[in-house]
Amino acid sequence: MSWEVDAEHPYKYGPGGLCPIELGDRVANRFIVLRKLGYGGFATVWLVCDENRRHGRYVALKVVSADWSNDAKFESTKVVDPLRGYERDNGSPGLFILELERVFHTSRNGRHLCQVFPVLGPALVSLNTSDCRLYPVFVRDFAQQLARAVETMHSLGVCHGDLTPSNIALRLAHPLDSLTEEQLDEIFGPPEIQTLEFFFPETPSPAPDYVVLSVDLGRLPSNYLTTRLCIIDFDHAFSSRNAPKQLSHIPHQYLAPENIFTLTNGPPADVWALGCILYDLRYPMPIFQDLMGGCPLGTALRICEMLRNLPREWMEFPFDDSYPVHEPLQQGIEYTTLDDYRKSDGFNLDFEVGEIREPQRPVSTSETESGREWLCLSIPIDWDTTTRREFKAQNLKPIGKDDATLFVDLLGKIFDSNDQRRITAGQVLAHPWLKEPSQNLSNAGPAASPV
Ligand SMILES: Nc1ncnc2c1ncn2[C@@H]1O[C@H](COP(=O)(O)OP(=O)(O)OP(=O)(O)O)[C@@H](O)[C@H]1O
Repeated sequence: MSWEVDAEHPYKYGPGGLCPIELGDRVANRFIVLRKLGYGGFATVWLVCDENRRHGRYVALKVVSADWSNDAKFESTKVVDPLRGYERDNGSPGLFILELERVFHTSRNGRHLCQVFPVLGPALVSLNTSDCRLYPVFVRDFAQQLARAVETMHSLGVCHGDLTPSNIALRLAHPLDSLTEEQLDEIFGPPEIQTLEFFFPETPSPAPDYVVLSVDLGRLPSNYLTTRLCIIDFDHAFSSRNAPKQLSHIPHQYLAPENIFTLTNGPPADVWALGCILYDLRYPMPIFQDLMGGCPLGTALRICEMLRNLPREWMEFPFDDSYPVHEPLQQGIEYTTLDDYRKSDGFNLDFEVGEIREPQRPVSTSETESGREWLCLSIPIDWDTTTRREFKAQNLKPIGKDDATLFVDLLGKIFDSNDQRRITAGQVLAHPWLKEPSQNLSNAGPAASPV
């Protein structure tokens, strides 16, 4: 059965899978579930009211799939100790959001790790989409903050391993604790749900009766939001000295080529993902989004079409079922290679960057506007499905020539297929495109001043 709802796939519920949670439930005898904040491949994240008020009235509770809750990765938080130390020694700048506490909750699907986090603002993924475009006034500042955060993380010997726009969020100017639940309802509107009766006719079902759609944190009044970014979700982080040799967990569009072809992980792969995110901040579709429905082969093909000159052994590397084969080849299986698929359809970085169109920020801002109005322009989109990457949108200005030239230069240095030659996060930070004086954010809106 197809699933087009922006929520976790129902089949993630089952023995060992996600924890069935409904609005109003009490989790771990303590947390009352108010709203959904998000979901990922391994967890659902909820806005909950903590009856113990240990970290304030409202916190974010990440409830992990039962099978993953026993995984050694989740059991150890040692890898991120250097980040915890950095936060502690620098007056909690809030660059890296680490769990405040962990508890366990048992459901009919198993025993779930529940991680407590402070509530944050919207994730970057929701700010630059096909129908809402981030004002460029924020883009370079976000890019600088991100490059600095990644440089700091790498200097502390930690690799994130899953850097995507879903794992970068805006921080809140102040906690939501002074808001009543009724006020939260007014801000977010009625909860949106999707019933699951067709998926789970059996009783008792391993799933809740319905899945909940995530609230749009951009609906918070703009004075709750800051333009300060933080990195979240260190579940796949590892020490640079002990990088795992395996296909990364990162969504396929963000896979670095050396990971696909040699299973190499490390700081350069984070920098590759950083480059993808910088492009995501300016265009509503990932630069290496493939047309094969999201698979390593599709990403490799896009990389190959865009960058050319991949090493010959990569062009001949065997894929089975769209995944790279790193084990000995077996007889009787027909493997495919990039050489089999490759067609020269003229994509390159110049072309892709030339497609960028950005909205102009209105001069005046009202006190009552939502965070989303403050940060992004909503645009009516008329998709031209024949050319896939072409948008017909009003009020958007093409990227300037000098901007494009510098941006292509930066992306070219990040998207070097040779990970040893690829620039570091520190070099990204020093690149002229990021060095350009950032526009004066103090004029950008009510919440932009440091808190
Ligand atoms: N503290 C928070 N405050 C507000 N929203 C949050 C918070 N933590 C997570 N979210 C939202 O929930 C989403 C999923 O969270 P997270 O990335 O931690 O889950 P995951 O299952 O580990 O995902 P992944 O598939 O990346 O491993 C985030 O993209 C974000 O939108």
